[in-house]
Amino acid sequence: MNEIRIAIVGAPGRMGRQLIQATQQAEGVRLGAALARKGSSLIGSDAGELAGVGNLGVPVSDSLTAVADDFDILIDFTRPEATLDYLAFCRAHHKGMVIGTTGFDEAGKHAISEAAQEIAIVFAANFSVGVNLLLKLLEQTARVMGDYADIEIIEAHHRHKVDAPSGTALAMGEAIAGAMQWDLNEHAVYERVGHTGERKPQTIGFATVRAGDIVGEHTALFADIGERIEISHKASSRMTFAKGAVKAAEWVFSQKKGLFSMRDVLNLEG
Ligand SMILES: NC(=O)C1=CN([C@@H]2O[C@H](COP(=O)(O)OP(=O)(O)OC[C@H]3O[C@@H](n4cnc5c(N)ncnc54)[C@H](OP(=O)(O)O)[C@@H]3O)[C@@H](O)[C@H]2O)C=CC1
Ligand SMILES: O=C(O)C1=N[C@H](C(=O)O)C[C@H](O)C1
Repeated sequence: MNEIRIAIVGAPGRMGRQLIQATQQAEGVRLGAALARKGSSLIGSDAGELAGVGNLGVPVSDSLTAVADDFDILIDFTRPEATLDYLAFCRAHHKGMVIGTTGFDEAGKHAISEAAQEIAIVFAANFSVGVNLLLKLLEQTARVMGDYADIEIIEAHHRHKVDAPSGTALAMGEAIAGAMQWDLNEHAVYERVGHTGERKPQTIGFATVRAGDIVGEHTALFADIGERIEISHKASSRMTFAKGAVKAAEWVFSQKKGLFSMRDVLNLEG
Protein backbone atom coordinates (compact mmCIF):
# COMPACT_ATOMS: atom_id res chain seq x y z
CA MET A 1 0.00 0.00 0.00
CA ASN A 2 1.16 3.51 -0.77
CA GLU A 3 2.16 5.64 2.19
CA ILE A 4 -0.24 8.41 3.21
CA ARG A 5 1.41 11.75 2.53
CA ILE A 6 0.97 14.34 5.24
CA ALA A 7 1.30 18.12 5.04
CA ILE A 8 2.09 19.91 8.28
CA VAL A 9 1.22 23.59 8.51
CA GLY A 10 2.69 25.75 11.26
CA ALA A 11 5.78 23.55 10.84
CA PRO A 12 8.10 25.81 12.91
CA GLY A 13 5.69 25.84 15.88
CA ARG A 14 5.93 23.80 19.07
CA MET A 15 3.47 21.24 17.72
CA GLY A 16 4.64 21.54 14.12
CA ARG A 17 8.12 20.27 14.99
CA GLN A 18 6.73 17.42 17.09
CA LEU A 19 4.41 16.46 14.23
CA ILE A 20 7.33 16.28 11.79
CA GLN A 21 9.08 13.95 14.25
CA ALA A 22 5.91 11.88 14.69
CA THR A 23 5.60 11.29 10.93
CA GLN A 24 9.07 9.68 11.09
CA GLN A 25 8.06 7.35 13.91
CA ALA A 26 4.79 6.10 12.37
CA GLU A 27 4.50 3.40 9.73
CA GLY A 28 2.38 3.89 6.63
CA VAL A 29 2.78 7.67 6.51
CA ARG A 30 5.40 10.09 5.30
CA LEU A 31 5.94 13.82 5.39
CA GLY A 32 4.80 15.19 2.03
CA ALA A 33 4.97 18.91 2.74
CA ALA A 34 5.75 21.38 5.51
CA LEU A 35 4.37 24.90 5.56
CA ALA A 36 5.21 28.08 7.40
CA ARG A 37 3.73 31.56 7.39
CA LYS A 38 4.58 33.82 4.43
CA GLY A 39 7.71 35.83 5.18
CA SER A 40 9.08 33.27 7.66
CA SER A 41 12.88 33.13 7.66
CA LEU A 42 12.57 29.32 7.65
CA ILE A 43 11.10 29.08 4.12
CA GLY A 44 13.36 26.84 2.06
CA SER A 45 15.02 25.16 5.03
CA ASP A 46 14.63 21.40 5.37
CA ALA A 47 11.67 20.32 7.51
CA GLY A 48 13.60 17.40 9.01
CA GLU A 49 16.50 19.65 10.00
CA LEU A 50 13.99 22.07 11.55
CA ALA A 51 12.52 19.27 13.68
CA GLY A 52 15.91 17.81 14.60
CA VAL A 53 15.44 14.49 12.78
CA GLY A 54 17.96 15.00 9.97
CA ASN A 55 17.46 15.95 6.35
CA LEU A 56 14.15 14.68 4.92
CA GLY A 57 14.36 16.38 1.54
CA VAL A 58 11.17 18.32 2.26
CA PRO A 59 11.76 22.09 2.04
CA VAL A 60 9.52 24.34 4.15
CA SER A 61 7.15 26.16 1.79
CA ASP A 62 4.85 29.16 2.18
CA SER A 63 2.46 28.12 -0.59
CA LEU A 64 -0.07 25.30 -0.35
CA THR A 65 -0.71 25.67 -4.06
CA ALA A 66 2.93 24.85 -4.78
CA VAL A 67 2.74 21.59 -2.78
CA ALA A 68 -0.88 20.64 -3.55
CA ASP A 69 0.18 17.44 -5.37
CA ASP A 70 2.54 16.36 -2.57
CA PHE A 71 0.05 15.50 0.18
CA ASP A 72 -3.19 13.64 0.95
CA ILE A 73 -4.02 14.88 4.47
CA LEU A 74 -3.22 18.24 6.08
CA ILE A 75 -2.51 18.49 9.82
CA ASP A 76 -3.11 21.92 11.32
CA PHE A 77 -1.98 23.11 14.76
CA THR A 78 -1.75 26.86 14.22
CA ARG A 79 -4.21 29.68 15.04
CA PRO A 80 -7.89 29.91 14.07
CA GLU A 81 -7.39 32.53 11.34
CA ALA A 82 -4.70 30.39 9.66
CA THR A 83 -6.77 27.21 10.04
CA LEU A 84 -9.71 28.81 8.23
CA ASP A 85 -7.49 29.68 5.26
CA TYR A 86 -6.10 26.12 5.14
CA LEU A 87 -9.65 24.78 5.48
CA ALA A 88 -10.78 26.72 2.39
CA PHE A 89 -7.85 25.30 0.41
CA CYS A 90 -8.53 21.71 1.55
CA ARG A 91 -12.20 22.07 0.72
CA ALA A 92 -11.44 23.39 -2.77
CA HIS A 93 -8.85 20.62 -3.41
CA HIS A 94 -10.77 17.84 -1.64
CA LYS A 95 -8.08 17.02 0.93
CA GLY A 96 -8.79 15.51 4.37
CA MET A 97 -7.79 17.45 7.47
CA VAL A 98 -6.78 16.92 11.08
CA ILE A 99 -7.38 20.09 13.09
CA GLY A 100 -5.84 20.50 16.55
CA THR A 101 -5.93 24.28 16.75
CA THR A 102 -8.02 25.65 19.63
CA GLY A 103 -9.69 28.98 20.36
CA PHE A 104 -12.28 29.11 17.55
CA ASP A 105 -15.32 31.35 17.86
CA GLU A 106 -18.78 30.08 16.83
CA ALA A 107 -18.31 31.28 13.23
CA GLY A 108 -15.02 29.37 12.96
CA LYS A 109 -16.57 26.17 14.32
CA HIS A 110 -19.46 26.61 11.91
CA ALA A 111 -17.06 26.96 8.95
CA ILE A 112 -15.40 23.68 9.94
CA SER A 113 -18.76 21.82 10.13
CA GLU A 114 -19.79 23.30 6.78
CA ALA A 115 -16.57 22.15 5.10
CA ALA A 116 -17.07 18.68 6.59
CA GLN A 117 -20.11 18.27 4.39
CA GLU A 118 -17.62 17.93 1.52
CA ILE A 119 -14.34 16.72 3.06
CA ALA A 120 -13.37 14.48 5.99
CA ILE A 121 -12.10 16.31 9.08
CA VAL A 122 -10.96 15.12 12.50
CA PHE A 123 -11.31 18.12 14.83
CA ALA A 124 -10.25 17.65 18.44
CA ALA A 125 -9.04 19.91 21.24
CA ASN A 126 -6.82 17.13 22.50
CA PHE A 127 -5.29 14.20 20.58
CA SER A 128 -3.98 12.23 23.57
CA VAL A 129 -5.54 8.85 24.36
CA GLY A 130 -5.70 9.77 28.05
CA VAL A 131 -7.78 12.93 27.63
CA ASN A 132 -10.24 11.19 25.32
CA LEU A 133 -10.69 8.42 27.89
CA LEU A 134 -11.07 11.09 30.58
CA LEU A 135 -13.97 12.62 28.60
CA LYS A 136 -15.78 9.27 28.89
CA LEU A 137 -15.09 9.10 32.63
CA LEU A 138 -16.47 12.60 33.05
CA GLU A 139 -19.75 11.65 31.39
CA GLN A 140 -20.08 8.65 33.70
CA THR A 141 -19.25 10.71 36.80
CA ALA A 142 -21.61 13.52 35.78
CA ARG A 143 -24.49 11.07 35.40
CA VAL A 144 -23.98 9.93 39.03
CA MET A 145 -22.93 13.15 40.80
CA GLY A 146 -23.73 15.97 38.36
CA ASP A 147 -27.06 16.95 39.92
CA TYR A 148 -25.70 17.74 43.36
CA ALA A 149 -21.90 18.06 43.21
CA ASP A 150 -20.01 21.31 42.66
CA ILE A 151 -18.22 20.87 39.34
CA GLU A 152 -14.97 22.74 38.68
CA ILE A 153 -12.53 22.38 35.78
CA ILE A 154 -8.97 23.53 36.37
CA GLU A 155 -6.38 23.70 33.58
CA ALA A 156 -2.71 24.68 33.51
CA HIS A 157 -0.51 25.43 30.47
CA HIS A 158 2.77 27.07 29.50
CA ARG A 159 3.23 30.85 29.43
CA HIS A 160 2.99 31.04 25.60
CA LYS A 161 -0.57 29.74 25.33
CA VAL A 162 -2.87 32.41 23.89
CA ASP A 163 -6.40 31.05 24.44
CA ALA A 164 -8.30 30.39 27.67
CA PRO A 165 -9.91 28.27 28.90
CA SER A 166 -8.04 25.62 26.95
CA GLY A 167 -9.88 23.76 24.21
CA THR A 168 -9.61 20.63 26.34
CA ALA A 169 -11.19 22.33 29.37
CA LEU A 170 -14.08 23.44 27.16
CA ALA A 171 -14.42 19.90 25.74
CA MET A 172 -14.54 18.61 29.33
CA GLY A 173 -17.29 21.12 30.09
CA GLU A 174 -19.18 20.02 26.97
CA ALA A 175 -18.86 16.34 27.94
CA ILE A 176 -20.26 17.02 31.41
CA ALA A 177 -22.99 19.34 30.13
CA GLY A 178 -23.93 16.80 27.44
CA ALA A 179 -24.29 14.02 30.01
CA MET A 180 -26.48 16.33 32.14
CA GLN A 181 -28.47 17.52 29.11
CA TRP A 182 -27.42 21.08 29.93
CA ASP A 183 -26.45 23.85 27.55
CA LEU A 184 -22.84 24.62 28.60
CA ASN A 185 -23.31 28.35 27.90
CA GLU A 186 -26.06 28.49 30.53
CA HIS A 187 -24.13 26.55 33.20
CA ALA A 188 -20.53 27.73 32.75
CA VAL A 189 -18.88 30.24 35.08
CA TYR A 190 -15.70 31.47 33.39
CA GLU A 191 -14.72 34.26 35.79
CA ARG A 192 -14.96 35.03 39.48
CA VAL A 193 -13.79 38.33 40.84
CA GLY A 194 -14.87 40.61 43.69
CA HIS A 195 -18.00 39.89 45.74
CA THR A 196 -19.28 36.89 43.81
CA GLY A 197 -21.84 35.65 46.33
CA GLU A 198 -22.12 31.96 47.19
CA ARG A 199 -21.57 29.33 44.57
CA LYS A 200 -24.67 28.61 42.48
CA PRO A 201 -25.66 24.93 42.24
CA GLN A 202 -25.53 23.15 38.89
CA THR A 203 -22.80 25.37 37.50
CA ILE A 204 -19.45 24.38 36.01
CA GLY A 205 -16.61 26.65 37.10
CA PHE A 206 -13.45 27.11 35.01
CA ALA A 207 -10.04 28.14 36.35
CA THR A 208 -6.91 28.82 34.31
CA VAL A 209 -3.21 28.71 35.23
CA ARG A 210 -0.49 29.94 32.82
CA ALA A 211 3.06 29.28 33.96
CA GLY A 212 6.51 28.30 32.71
CA ASP A 213 6.69 25.25 30.46
CA ILE A 214 3.65 23.24 31.64
CA VAL A 215 2.69 21.06 28.64
CA GLY A 216 -0.97 20.64 29.62
CA GLU A 217 -2.78 19.62 32.80
CA HIS A 218 -6.52 19.24 33.33
CA THR A 219 -8.56 18.35 36.41
CA ALA A 220 -12.30 18.04 36.89
CA LEU A 221 -13.56 18.24 40.44
CA PHE A 222 -16.92 16.88 41.55
CA ALA A 223 -17.20 18.09 45.14
CA ASP A 224 -19.94 17.34 47.66
CA ILE A 225 -19.96 17.91 51.44
CA GLY A 226 -17.79 15.16 52.90
CA GLU A 227 -16.25 13.80 49.70
CA ARG A 228 -14.99 14.78 46.29
CA ILE A 229 -13.76 13.11 43.16
CA GLU A 230 -10.88 14.59 41.17
CA ILE A 231 -10.20 13.28 37.69
CA SER A 232 -6.90 14.51 36.25
CA HIS A 233 -4.78 14.20 33.16
CA LYS A 234 -1.22 15.46 32.88
CA ALA A 235 0.65 15.60 29.59
CA SER A 236 4.42 15.62 30.04
CA SER A 237 5.35 15.62 26.33
CA ARG A 238 3.75 17.13 23.22
CA MET A 239 4.62 13.89 21.45
CA THR A 240 1.44 12.39 22.92
CA PHE A 241 -0.63 14.93 20.93
CA ALA A 242 1.52 14.56 17.81
CA LYS A 243 1.27 10.76 17.75
CA GLY A 244 -2.50 11.02 18.17
CA ALA A 245 -2.78 13.52 15.32
CA VAL A 246 -0.77 11.31 12.95
CA LYS A 247 -2.97 8.35 13.91
CA ALA A 248 -6.01 10.54 13.14
CA ALA A 249 -4.50 11.41 9.74
CA GLU A 250 -4.18 7.71 8.88
CA TRP A 251 -7.76 7.11 10.03
CA VAL A 252 -9.32 10.06 8.21
CA PHE A 253 -7.67 9.05 4.92
CA SER A 254 -10.26 6.28 4.55
CA GLN A 255 -13.23 8.62 5.20
CA LYS A 256 -14.86 10.45 2.30
CA LYS A 257 -16.42 13.32 4.26
CA GLY A 258 -17.80 14.22 7.68
CA LEU A 259 -16.76 15.82 10.96
CA PHE A 260 -15.11 13.40 13.38
CA SER A 261 -13.56 13.58 16.84
CA MET A 262 -10.57 11.79 18.33
CA ARG A 263 -13.09 9.65 20.15
CA ASP A 264 -14.22 8.34 16.73
CA VAL A 265 -10.61 7.60 15.80
CA LEU A 266 -10.06 5.71 19.07
CA ASN A 267 -13.45 4.02 18.85
CA LEU A 268 -14.45 5.45 22.24
CA GLU A 269 -17.89 6.70 21.18
CA GLY A 270 -20.99 5.00 22.55
N1 LIG B 1 -5.49 19.42 19.93
C1 LIG B 1 -4.36 19.16 20.62
O1 LIG B 1 -4.09 18.00 21.03
C2 LIG B 1 -3.40 20.27 20.85
C3 LIG B 1 -3.70 21.51 20.40
N2 LIG B 1 -2.79 22.52 20.48
C4 LIG B 1 -3.18 23.78 19.85
O2 LIG B 1 -2.41 23.92 18.66
C5 LIG B 1 -2.21 25.29 18.38
C6 LIG B 1 -0.71 25.55 18.18
O3 LIG B 1 -0.03 25.36 19.38
P1 LIG B 1 1.55 25.53 19.45
O4 LIG B 1 2.24 24.63 18.48
O5 LIG B 1 1.92 25.45 20.88
O6 LIG B 1 1.70 27.05 18.96
P2 LIG B 1 2.96 27.77 18.30
O7 LIG B 1 2.72 29.23 18.46
O8 LIG B 1 4.23 27.19 18.80
O9 LIG B 1 2.85 27.38 16.75
C7 LIG B 1 1.87 27.90 15.90
C8 LIG B 1 2.38 27.84 14.48
O10 LIG B 1 1.36 28.36 13.63
C9 LIG B 1 1.91 29.42 12.84
N3 LIG B 1 0.93 30.46 12.57
C10 LIG B 1 0.30 31.27 13.45
N4 LIG B 1 -0.51 32.13 12.82
C11 LIG B 1 -0.38 31.87 11.50
C12 LIG B 1 -0.95 32.41 10.32
N5 LIG B 1 -1.85 33.41 10.38
N6 LIG B 1 -0.62 31.87 9.14
C13 LIG B 1 0.25 30.84 9.06
N7 LIG B 1 0.86 30.30 10.13
C14 LIG B 1 0.53 30.80 11.33
C15 LIG B 1 3.03 29.98 13.69
O11 LIG B 1 3.91 30.70 12.88
P3 LIG B 1 4.74 31.95 13.50
O12 LIG B 1 5.63 31.32 14.55
O13 LIG B 1 5.44 32.49 12.32
O14 LIG B 1 3.73 32.87 14.11
C16 LIG B 1 3.63 28.70 14.27
O15 LIG B 1 4.47 28.08 13.33
C17 LIG B 1 -2.83 26.06 19.54
O16 LIG B 1 -4.15 26.44 19.18
C18 LIG B 1 -2.90 25.02 20.66
O17 LIG B 1 -3.91 25.27 21.59
C19 LIG B 1 -1.58 22.35 21.03
C20 LIG B 1 -1.22 21.13 21.54
C21 LIG B 1 -2.11 19.99 21.50
O1 LIG C 1 -1.74 25.12 23.68
C1 LIG C 1 -1.38 24.01 24.13
O2 LIG C 1 -0.20 23.79 24.44
C2 LIG C 1 -2.39 22.95 24.26
N1 LIG C 1 -3.58 23.18 23.81
C3 LIG C 1 -4.67 22.29 23.78
C4 LIG C 1 -5.87 22.87 24.49
O3 LIG C 1 -6.12 24.09 24.37
O4 LIG C 1 -6.62 22.13 25.13
C5 LIG C 1 -4.32 20.89 24.21
C6 LIG C 1 -3.15 20.73 25.12
O5 LIG C 1 -3.57 20.79 26.45
C7 LIG C 1 -1.99 21.66 24.84
